[in-house]
Amino acid sequence: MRIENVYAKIREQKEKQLPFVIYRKPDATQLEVLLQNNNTLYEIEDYSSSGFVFAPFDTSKKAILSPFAHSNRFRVSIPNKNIEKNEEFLAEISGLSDTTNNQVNHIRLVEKGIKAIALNDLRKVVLSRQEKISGFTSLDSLHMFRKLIDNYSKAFVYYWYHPKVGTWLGATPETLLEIKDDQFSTMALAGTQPYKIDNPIEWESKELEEQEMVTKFILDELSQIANDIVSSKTYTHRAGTLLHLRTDIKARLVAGKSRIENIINILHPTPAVCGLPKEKARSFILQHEGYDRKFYTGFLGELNLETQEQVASNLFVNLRCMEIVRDKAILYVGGGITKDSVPEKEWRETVNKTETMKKVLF
Ligand SMILES: C=C(O[C@@H]1C=C(C(=O)O)C=C[C@H]1O)C(=O)O
Repeated sequence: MRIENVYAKIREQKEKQLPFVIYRKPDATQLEVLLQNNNTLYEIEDYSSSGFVFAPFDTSKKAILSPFAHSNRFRVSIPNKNIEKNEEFLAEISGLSDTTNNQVNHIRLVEKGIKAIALNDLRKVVLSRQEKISGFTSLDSLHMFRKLIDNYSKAFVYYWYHPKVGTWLGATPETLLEIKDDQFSTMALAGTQPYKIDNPIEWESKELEEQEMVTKFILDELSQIANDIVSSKTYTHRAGTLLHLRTDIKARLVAGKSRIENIINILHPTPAVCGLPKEKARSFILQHEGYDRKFYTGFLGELNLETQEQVASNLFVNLRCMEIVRDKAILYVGGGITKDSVPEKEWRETVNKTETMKKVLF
């Protein structure tokens, strides 16, 4: 099937208000398509189900599943030039966001976080905000998805729709987990700086410490449920116009002990998107952020995909994402706060993170 026919099918599915997800894995050259053949909202009861999962940040809320058994699933190669230069551009540009208000509120929130870290045994808390951009005369999610594919080859890029939930798009640099039979891998990704060509990369101790906290947390927690745990050296990972610190972690799962449900409970939410200690950070976020993260910093991807050779799961953390509500784009961004955070710099970091999505919006 030609890619243009696939895109036509997606438009048809949306017109019929039927759920779907299209995605491209990091470095892959194929587009994966899942068209659900009814409009039921399936919620996950336990993680033994098989389908595409879309889970919120708040673990007290249910994750959504598009079951493979109720979907038409196929793959198509993405041509090198996914969007023709002369193709009509469908998003009319006049979007505006309320930056001043956002800045004051976010800086205030970060100051609260720094204070809580100084006064309690909270060590790290990831604080985030929404940025609403309205005033578009039209927004074409499929066109934006195609631009995401062209711009972010190393990200997990997706476009997810459910008529009873909404429309989300993203290009995330972070893997939550990859499981192939008993082989497990994940990453500790944290610390951020802008990418500048020709600038030598140097990391400050705030970022190094913040990322190490994430690595240590994952290694400690994994040691209780998996064997043969190995981690890579920490290195710089480029995500569009940003750089992060990354450590890759691999392990062997043990029958009985390492059910995927246990692993998800351990890993989600990681200190890369929540904080440490986990429960304290989570309640600080729910109490002080002042908005609902919904699916931002949740996770998404293939759950228990059975092929002839193996059973595999590929889940990603939902970062660098946005929700489309009619003619409005709602961007979600955040960053890790520690005792060494400088509120102005943390604000700037979230502004830089919005660029990933703004690049395809404007
Ligand atoms: C929370 C976000 O990103 C996370 C936080 C990072 C940080 O604090 O430096 C870096 C990468 C992600 O783990 C986001 O992109 O919104």
